[in-house]
Amino acid sequence: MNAARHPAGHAVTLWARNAQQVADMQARRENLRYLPGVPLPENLALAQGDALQCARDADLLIVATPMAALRSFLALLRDCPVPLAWLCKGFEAAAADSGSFGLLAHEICAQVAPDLKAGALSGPSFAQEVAQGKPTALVAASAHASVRHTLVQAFHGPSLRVYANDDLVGVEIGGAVKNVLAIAVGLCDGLQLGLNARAALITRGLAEMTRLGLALGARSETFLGLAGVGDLVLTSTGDLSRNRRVGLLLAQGQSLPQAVASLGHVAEGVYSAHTAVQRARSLGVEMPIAETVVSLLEGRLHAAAAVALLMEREPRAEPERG
Ligand SMILES: NC(=O)c1ccc[n+]([C@@H]2O[C@H](COP(=O)([O-])OP(=O)(O)OC[C@H]3O[C@@H](n4cnc5c(N)ncnc54)[C@H](O)[C@@H]3O)[C@@H](O)[C@H]2O)c1
Ligand SMILES: O=P(O)(O)OC[C@H](O)CO
Repeated sequence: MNAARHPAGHAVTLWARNAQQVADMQARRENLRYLPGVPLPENLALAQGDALQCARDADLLIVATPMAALRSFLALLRDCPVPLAWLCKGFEAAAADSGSFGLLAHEICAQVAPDLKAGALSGPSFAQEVAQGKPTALVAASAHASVRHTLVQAFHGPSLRVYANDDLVGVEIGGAVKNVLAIAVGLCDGLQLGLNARAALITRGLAEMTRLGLALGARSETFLGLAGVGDLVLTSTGDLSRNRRVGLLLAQGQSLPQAVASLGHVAEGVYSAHTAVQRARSLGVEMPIAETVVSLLEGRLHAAAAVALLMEREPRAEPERG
């Protein structure tokens, strides 16, 4: 769990799994590995060891791990009686050859912690900027009004605006799919294909994201909000994005393992692209940009060929009609 400066002045404890990292943060009052250059607030408590014991003392739990760790944390925290929100944006990677789909966060929660009052805190938000107190707008998404209310009360402040949304599916699809699309836009920019191409990818990417979301029961308005177009624009165009940087590095000729290794942080789009496409296919939803990203990531397509593939598609009408 991660946190830094808090506008509303709550008592915050940051629990981390790695004892050495906690000791380093305690000694330096800085998270050198994950958030360098941001002094930790004096009143931020640091904890390690028994996560469940730590969680028992809290009024609100925030899970700030990659998707890969969410299932185990939700299982651990399943009986906690307080609201919980995850920051993860993506699909859980499905076990190879399992024949099953990777899940969104709320679907994992329904499996392993159905009684938790939970939701997502999402929207366009580079951690570095949030930690520096730069103005940011987020979305608090949950099916539970009490969770939305608690998140808004806890985080809304001078530098953070928090909008409530009960369309958790839409918010999670926005967060997961924008990471895949940002890889495509990073590639496009890395190949210097121009601003027209970038705008086209973002716009057509938004159409893909919306189609998948609607097929899964989301509302179209969500994709015109912060968790949809807002986060897509930020992640596709901001060089702080790890997903965009994967695309930029692939365009420079790096292999995927090289690109991923050089980030030092997780780029969820790399792990979510395959599932996004699998789920779209199963629903009869077309996602040509995401399909192209999967082919690239799997090494079945070279960057230049990927662009040609997208340009050679059959002409379409815009807007599309059902
Ligand atoms: N970094 C951002 O700007 C940002 C903003 C909004 C949302 N997110 C989302 O939040 C999630 C986490 O992103 P991040 O950038 O903080 O990732 P990260 O790679 O920086 O890791 C975050 C923390 O999770 C811990 N962690 C990693 N794997 C773990 C595991 N298996 N068990 C326990 N702890 C583990 C790491 O040690 C670290 O402390 C992602 O899904 C990301 O899409 C990130
Ligand atoms: O660095 P990225 O690409 O994981 O993006 C971080 C946040 O999700 C942006 O909102």
